[in-house]
Amino acid sequence: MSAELVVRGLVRRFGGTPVLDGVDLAVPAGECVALLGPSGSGKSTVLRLVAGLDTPDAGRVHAGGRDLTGLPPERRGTAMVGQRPRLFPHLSVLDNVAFPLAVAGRRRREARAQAAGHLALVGLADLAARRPATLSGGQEQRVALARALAASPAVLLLDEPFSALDPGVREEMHRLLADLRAAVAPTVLLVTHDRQEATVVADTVAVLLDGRIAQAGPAEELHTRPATLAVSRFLGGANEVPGRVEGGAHVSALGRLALPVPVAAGPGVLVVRQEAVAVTGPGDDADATGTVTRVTPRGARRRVEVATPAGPLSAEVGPGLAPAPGSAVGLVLPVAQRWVVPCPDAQRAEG
Ligand SMILES: Nc1ncnc2c1ncn2[C@@H]1O[C@H](COP(=O)(O)OP(=O)(O)OP(=O)(O)O)[C@@H](O)[C@H]1O
Repeated sequence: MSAELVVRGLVRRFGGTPVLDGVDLAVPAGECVALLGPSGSGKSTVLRLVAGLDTPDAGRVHAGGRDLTGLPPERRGTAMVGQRPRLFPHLSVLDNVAFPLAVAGRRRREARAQAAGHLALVGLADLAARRPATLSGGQEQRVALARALAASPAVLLLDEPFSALDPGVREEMHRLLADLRAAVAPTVLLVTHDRQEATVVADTVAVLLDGRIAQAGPAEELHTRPATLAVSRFLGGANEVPGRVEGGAHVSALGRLALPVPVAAGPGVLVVRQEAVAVTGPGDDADATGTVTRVTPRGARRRVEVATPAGPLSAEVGPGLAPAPGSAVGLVLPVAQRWVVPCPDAQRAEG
């Protein structure tokens, strides 16, 4: 039932201002892409345009090779689950899930039998006779997911479906989504502003910034090899060392740091994820030395901020490993984790 979703050159203006300014996006059949972006970046607008709930000013939407642009929502083969489950309160859980099947013309008995199968998929077979008002928030979202899947959509659109749930329930829903993907392999476009969720749930993360997809790829690649400083910053990257690339090394106030891959010569900002930086004594094998200015908790870990000749740099260390503020320390920037963001970003950063 799943189909490849392809979005090309999507433009949407509100009051003359472009919110989407040429969005290109592809979700291969059976895969999950998380659309990640700051609040107001237009993530929900992309989903509404794919679902046919809004009309683009330019651009096209295809699913399974079929041009959906201009088709009404009910003829697109998409199903959407939003932040709120929007179940029918007067119908049982089973009849809520059977609803799209009944609308598609299935006989009542057949629709209910199929709906029971979908309820089992989301682990709620026992609650078929209940009314939505008696369910927890997590259970309601499970029913909403079952109802969306019952429609056999070519593309499943998820608009922050777990953002209203407690963290523990949200993690359960992430596991459920993984199970559903293994069982029925729908094509999923998931909108989220939660970096962790995007990383855990999706095959590919697409970052929407300034009306365009700034970068799309596996989450680890985006974190460690950002295409621009904007992507690096949006994904929480804390370390930026302005300088130049010369003869296979990055040259800055830290000196010459060898690079793991060839990079074209010219101005460039060295980025290294704080999670990859190690804190040592201020000895010879440190890539940077400085003074600890601040230590802040990050869950069980600690963020250590260090003033260096190249500006502030951060490391994240495990419990009990953080030095005290005021200590002189060394920082190791592992060679394999060094990445240079090229021009024009670098020129802007230097200027
Ligand atoms: N129908 C509309 N009329 C006018 N402006 C709109 C309309 N729909 C969305 N916008 C504006 O477009 C921008 C993007 O909205 P959208 O809801 O797509 O963003 P988002 O990335 O999903 O945000 P959030 O993460 O906060 O939900 C916002 O500035 C919003 O106010």
